[in-house]
Amino acid sequence: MHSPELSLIGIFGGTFDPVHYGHLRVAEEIAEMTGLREMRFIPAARPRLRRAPMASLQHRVAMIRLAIQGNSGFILDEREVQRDGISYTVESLRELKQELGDDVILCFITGADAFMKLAEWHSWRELFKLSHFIIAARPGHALATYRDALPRELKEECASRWVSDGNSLKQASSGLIFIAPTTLLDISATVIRVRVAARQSIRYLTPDAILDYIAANYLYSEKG
Ligand SMILES: Nc1ncnc2c1ncn2[C@@H]1O[C@H](COP(=O)(O)OP(=O)(O)OP(=O)(O)O)[C@@H](O)[C@H]1O
Ligand SMILES: O=C(O)c1ccc[n+]([C@@H]2O[C@H](COP(=O)([O-])O)[C@@H](O)[C@H]2O)c1
Repeated sequence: MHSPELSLIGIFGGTFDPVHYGHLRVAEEIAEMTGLREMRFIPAARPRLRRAPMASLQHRVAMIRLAIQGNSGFILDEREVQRDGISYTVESLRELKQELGDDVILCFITGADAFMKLAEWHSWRELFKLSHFIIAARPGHALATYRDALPRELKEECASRWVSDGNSLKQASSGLIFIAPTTLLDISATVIRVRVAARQSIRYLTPDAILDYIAANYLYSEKG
């Protein structure tokens, strides 16, 4: 019997307060490097382990929609918007696995900073039963020593999971970890919020459509 070709699906979770070129470029490079069928951006409604976002959920969602417009491989997935309560990644991955079936392999994307804290996530060991992880390079985290720098418990859990190239991700249905050597972009949502509040330029840190949206809606600054 013919077995259908397995597809890799990228899941890019984040607060996106606001979305910026750091996110978009990482998504593009990882999609190319690993041959993803699509990249789903999942904004966290109520993110854990951080302060509440500054922009409302509706604004954060609207900005993602603008940022990915015109890229048919980038998709906005609003499941955490529609769910009540804290946004747990494990719940989203359970749902996606159920909905998309066994012909797809989920790959959760995190920056090198976010993955460092994985052992603090809800039901974190279960995440490896549901998805692979793809870690994007981020300034401040040397990739050559990254594995060694992980907290002990996480390092032990990850020890047998590393793969050194994106093509290996189809060898298992979940549980592998690939460090993607993406271009280092020292852009963060924090810097964008701070610059807007100080009335400094954010041009070329995020798409023009986001720039205009932030200005039109007086986000991240005192009105007027
Ligand atoms: N410049 C970047 N390079 C690589 N990964 C990034 C970059 N910016 C964000 N990420 C990753 O994208 C995911 C979502 O990030 P998030 O929306 O919190 O953006 P952020 O810029 O880190 O925000 P903040 O400054 O508010 O903490 C996280 O896994 C984060 O590590
Ligand atoms: O499920 C958890 O416990 C959990 C804890 C911290 C972060 N996450 C997810 O990690 C992604 C990046 O989070 P953040 O805070 O860096 O924007 C986003 O999808 C969050 O929902 C998930």
